[in-house]
Amino acid sequence: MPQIRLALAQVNPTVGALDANADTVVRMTAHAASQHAHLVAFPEMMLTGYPIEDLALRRSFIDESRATLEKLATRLDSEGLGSIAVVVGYLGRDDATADVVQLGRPKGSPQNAVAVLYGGRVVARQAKHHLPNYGVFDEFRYFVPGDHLGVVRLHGVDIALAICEDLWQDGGPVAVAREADAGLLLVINGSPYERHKDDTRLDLARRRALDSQAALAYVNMIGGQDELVFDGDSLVVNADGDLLARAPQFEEGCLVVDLDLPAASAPAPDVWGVADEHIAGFRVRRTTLSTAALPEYQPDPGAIAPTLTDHAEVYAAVVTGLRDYVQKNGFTSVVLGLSGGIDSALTAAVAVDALGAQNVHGISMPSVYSSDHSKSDARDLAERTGLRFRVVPIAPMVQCYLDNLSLTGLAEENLQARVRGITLMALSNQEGHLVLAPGNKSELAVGYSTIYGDAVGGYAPIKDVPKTLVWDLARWRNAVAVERGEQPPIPEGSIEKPPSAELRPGQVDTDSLPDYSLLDELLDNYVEQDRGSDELVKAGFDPELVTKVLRMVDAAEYKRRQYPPGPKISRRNFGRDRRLPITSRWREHPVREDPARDNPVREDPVGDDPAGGNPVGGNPVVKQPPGGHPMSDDQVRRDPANADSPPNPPERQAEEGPDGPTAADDRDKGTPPPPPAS
Ligand SMILES: Nc1ncnc2c1ncn2[C@@H]1O[C@H](COP(=O)(O)OP(=O)(O)OC[C@H]2O[C@@H]([n+]3cccc(C(=O)O)c3)[C@H](O)[C@@H]2O)[C@@H](O)[C@H]1O
Ligand SMILES: Nc1ncnc2c1ncn2[C@@H]1O[C@H](COP(=O)(O)OP(=O)(O)OP(=O)(O)O)[C@@H](O)[C@H]1O
Ligand SMILES: NC(=O)CC[C@H](N)C(=O)O
Repeated sequence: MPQIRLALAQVNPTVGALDANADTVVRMTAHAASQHAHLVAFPEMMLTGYPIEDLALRRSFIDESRATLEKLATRLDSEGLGSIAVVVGYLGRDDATADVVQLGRPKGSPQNAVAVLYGGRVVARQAKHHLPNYGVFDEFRYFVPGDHLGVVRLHGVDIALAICEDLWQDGGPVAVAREADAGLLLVINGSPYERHKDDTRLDLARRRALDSQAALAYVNMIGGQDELVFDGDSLVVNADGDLLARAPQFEEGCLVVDLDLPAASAPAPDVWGVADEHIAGFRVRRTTLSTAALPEYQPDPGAIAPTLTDHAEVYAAVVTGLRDYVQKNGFTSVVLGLSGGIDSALTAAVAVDALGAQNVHGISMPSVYSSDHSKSDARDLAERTGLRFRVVPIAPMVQCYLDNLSLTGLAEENLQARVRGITLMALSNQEGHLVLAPGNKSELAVGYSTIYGDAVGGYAPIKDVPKTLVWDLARWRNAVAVERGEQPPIPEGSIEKPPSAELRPGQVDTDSLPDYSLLDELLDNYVEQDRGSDELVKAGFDPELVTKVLRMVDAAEYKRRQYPPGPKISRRNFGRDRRLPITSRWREHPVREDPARDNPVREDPVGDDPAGGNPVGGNPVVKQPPGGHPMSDDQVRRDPANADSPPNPPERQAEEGPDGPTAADDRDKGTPPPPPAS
C-alpha cells in the first residue's frame, strides 16, 4: 500500500494576526518538510484565528484572509516548500453562490473554509458544511454552509477533507467519504477544551473512521482566545479505529505519522485537474495533485502521548487561558489581591506558572477585620512562589470614605472590597499590570462577591472552577511540587481554613451559603444541567435550599454579566455557554402571590413602597426573612435613603501586626476611632 507521511501542526494562532499566523504556517511547514512529511495540516481558521466572532462580517477582513491565503501559497513555493501539500483553514467567501441570496445573507457571505496549497497554488477549497450553533458557537450568525466534499489525490491516495463540526454531525461531507473511496479523512478543528472532551473526541474519531472505512486524522489548535481554551489533542486512527498517534494536550508541536493507505481507485481527473460528481445527492469535487505512489520507505511509527489526568488538564487549561490572554493582549504582568484565602492563592499559583513569578504582583490589603492568618498566609504564599509582594493597608482609605459618607452594614462591608478594587485598578493604571479577579464558579453562581469590589479585573482565571474543585486543584498543584522535589506553592493554612470574606468580624461563607460540596452539587444540577426546581426536589435536594439557591443564582445574573472573562473548563460556562436574560420574571422557584414582590432584588420592600423601595433595582433593604434576599439571611441592611431603617454598625476589632495599621495607629494619625461594637 502507498505510504504517506502526515504532519499535524498543533499550533496556536492569534485572532486577527493574519501575517503572524501565516508565518507560523511557513515555519511549521518547513519543520514538517525537514521530517520528510508529504502533507501538513493546520487547524480550522488557522489564518484568522478562531473564533473570530463579528470580524467574520467585515468585508475587509474576509478580503485580507483570502489575500493572505494566496500570498501564502506563493511564499511556500518560493521558500522551497511547494512540494509538500499544506492544508489550512481560513475565512473565505461564498463566491459560488455570489448572486444567490442564501439563508437571507447577501452575496459573497463569509465561509469557514479549508484550502489545499501545493506547487505555489491554492489547488482546492471547501467550506464547512455543518455550522455549530449551540453552546459557545454561533456559526449560523456568520457563515453560509459549504455544499461539497473535497477529495484530493496526493501520491496516489485519495484524501477527503472536513472541518470540525462536519465530524460531529451525521450527514454532509463525512457521510459520503466512504462512497467517495477516500483512504484518509483529514479533519481540521477549532475544538475548545472542556472537561472529559478528549474521551469524546477519540470515540468520535474511531466511530467515523469505521463508518468511512478510512483512516482519520484530526488536527486541533492550542491556546487561549478570550473565554475559550484549545487543548490540541490532535490524533490519528486507522480505518479499524485503532489509535496510531496522539499529540500531548496544550503543547505546540507537529505530530508526524506514517500511514499505509489504500491506492486510490476511483475515476479522477488528470494531474492539476478538477472534476465534480454527485454521490448520494452530495457533490464531491476531486482534485488530482499526483497519481504515482511514493517509493517505499521505512515507516516511522507515530507516538501516542498519554492524556492528562482530570486535574492536570483543568490546571493546564487555566494556565494556558491566562497566559494567552495576557500575552495576546499585550500585557506582561498581572496584579491581584492576596487575602490568604484559597481562591487568591490558587489564582496566584496559576499566574506564577503561566507568567513567571517576576511578572505576578500580589498585594495584601489588610483592613480592620483582617485576621492575622490572612496576612501571614498571603506572605507565606509570596515567599513560596517568589511572586512580587507588597502590603497596602486599606484601613485609612476605608476610614476616609466613612468620614465622608455615612455608610453602615452591607454598604460598609462592601466598601472594603471596593477600596481593594480601586487600589488594584490604580496599580494597574500606574504600573501596567492586568488585574486578576479571583472569583470561582460557585461564588459567581450565587453572586457572592462585591460588584466593583473584588469582582473588578481584566481576566478571571478560575471563574469556571467550582469551589470544591478549587481545593482539589490546590492540593493537586502542591502534590505535583512535592513529586518534583519543589516547595508546594500554596500554604496549607489557605487550603484548610474555612472560607471567609472577612468583611465583618467572624464572617464565614457558610453564614450565607450552604456547605460548598452541597452547593456545588446543586449548582451542577441547576446551572450545567438546567434542571428545574421540581426536578431538583425530586432528585432529593431540600426544597428550601433549592428555593434559596435558585433565587440567588437568578438574582446574580447582572453581576455575572459584568464579571471579567475567564477560561471555560466546564460543559457550560457562564458567558458564551449559558446566556440568560438579566431582566426576567421567570422563576424556577415558587412565585409569590404579588409578582411585583417576587423579583429577588426587590422582594423585601421598604415601608409601603410596592416597588421595593429601591426603584433602580439596587440593594434590597432591611429585614431579610429566611430564604430572603440573596446572601442576606444573616444580615440586616439599612437603606441609606431611609432614615428610619436602623443602622447596623459592624463590630470592629483592633488589629495588630506589621502589615496593617491598628486601631491605635488610626488614632495616632488623627483619624477618628472606629465606631464602638454594637
Ligand atoms: N438587576 C440589577 N442590575 C444591575 N445592578 C444591580 C441589580 N441588582 C442590584 N444591582 C446593584 O448591585 C448592588 C448590590 O451588589 P453588591 O454591591 O455586590 O452587594 P451584595 O450582592 O448585596 O453583597 C455582596 C455579598 O457578597 C459577599 N462577598 C463580598 C466580597 C467578597 C466575598 C467573597 O467571599 O468572595 C463575598 C458579601 O459578604 C455580601 O454578602 C446594588 O446596590 C445595585 O447597585
Ligand atoms: N486582606 C486582603 N488583602 C488583599 N486582597 C484581599 C483581601 N481580602 C480580600 N481580598 C481580595 O478579594 C478577593 C475576595 O476575597 P474574600 O476573602 O472576600 O473571599 P474568597 O472568595 O474566599 O477569596 P479567597 O479565598 O481568596 O480569600 C480575594 O480573593 C482577594 O483577591
Ligand atoms: N469549531 C467547531 O466546529 C467545533 C464544534 C465541535 N462540536 C467541537 O466542539 O469540537
